[in-house]
Amino acid sequence: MIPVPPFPVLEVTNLTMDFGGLRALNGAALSVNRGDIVALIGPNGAGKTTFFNCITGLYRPSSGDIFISPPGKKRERINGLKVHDVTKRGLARTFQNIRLFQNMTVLENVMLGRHCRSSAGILGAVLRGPKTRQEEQDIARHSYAILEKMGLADAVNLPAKNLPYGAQRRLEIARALATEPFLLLLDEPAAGMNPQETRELEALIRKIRDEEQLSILLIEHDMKLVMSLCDRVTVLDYGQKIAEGTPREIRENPDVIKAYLGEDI
Ligand SMILES: Nc1ncnc2c1ncn2[C@@H]1O[C@H](COP(=O)(O)OP(=O)(O)OP(=O)(O)O)[C@@H](O)[C@H]1O
Repeated sequence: MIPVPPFPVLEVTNLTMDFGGLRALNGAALSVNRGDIVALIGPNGAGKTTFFNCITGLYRPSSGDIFISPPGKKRERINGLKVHDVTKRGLARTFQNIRLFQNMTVLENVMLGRHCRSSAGILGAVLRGPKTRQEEQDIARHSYAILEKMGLADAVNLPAKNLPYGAQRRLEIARALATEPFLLLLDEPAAGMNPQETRELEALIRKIRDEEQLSILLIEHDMKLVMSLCDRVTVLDYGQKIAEGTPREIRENPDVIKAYLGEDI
C-alpha cells in the first residue's frame, strides 16, 4: 500500500497572547494532521486553555498564525474570527468546566449545537415559524442519531442536570459533534472521571475519530489516557512548545520530565 502523506488540518505558529503584563503564550506552535488524535499537555498555567481560546475565537491572539485546512476546502487563516464563525468553519470544542443548559433536555442541548448549521438559526427555532418546522424535525432526527452513538439515546427527554457526571461530559461532546466539525477540541475530557469512565471515554473518542473521520486535539492531565490514546503529543511550558512527538518520545524527553518535576533529572 502506498503511504498517505500527513495532511495538516490545523497549523498554529508563533502564537503569542498577552494579558496586560502577563505573557500566557509565547510563540507557541502546534499542528494536527488529518485523522490524528493529538494531546496538548503541560504543567498547570502553561497556557493550554488560552491556546484553545485563541484557536476557537474566544480570545484574539496578540500575534501569530492559525491556519485551518478543512477537508475539501481551501487553507484559511482564522486569527481573530468570532466564535460562531470559527464553529461554522468546522472547529468545535468542549470546556474544562461542563457548560450545558442544565434545565433543557438532553435532546434540546444537542439541537442547539446543530442550529449553527440550520438556515433558520436559533431565533427561528425559538419563534418556530412554519418555514422552520421541517428543518426542526431534521435537526431533531440528526441530534437523536448523535445521542444514540454517544450512548445517550435513553436519556433524550431528561433534563441535562439529571445525568450523571460522566454522561454530562459525553453530552457536551455530542453537542460539539452536532456542529459537524472536522476538528474536535476537548478540554480535559476525563477530568473528574473514575478509571472505568475514563476507559469508556477513551474507547468513545477513538470511535468518534474513526466513524466521523475527525481529527481531535485534547488537553488532558491524565497521562495514562494521553499515552494510550494519542498519536502525537505537544508539550507547553510557560506558553512555549518545549517538545513534540509520539507518546513514547515525550515520556522519555528530559525537558518534559524537568518541566513536570521542576528540576534537572
Ligand atoms: N483571561 C485571562 N486574564 C488574565 N490572565 C489569564 C487569563 N486566562 C489565563 N490567564 C493566565 O494565563 C496563564 C495560562 O493559563 P491557562 O489557563 O491557559 O493555563 P493551562 O495550561 O490551561 O492551566 P491548567 O492546566 O491549570 O488549566 C496563567 O498564568 C493564567 O493565570
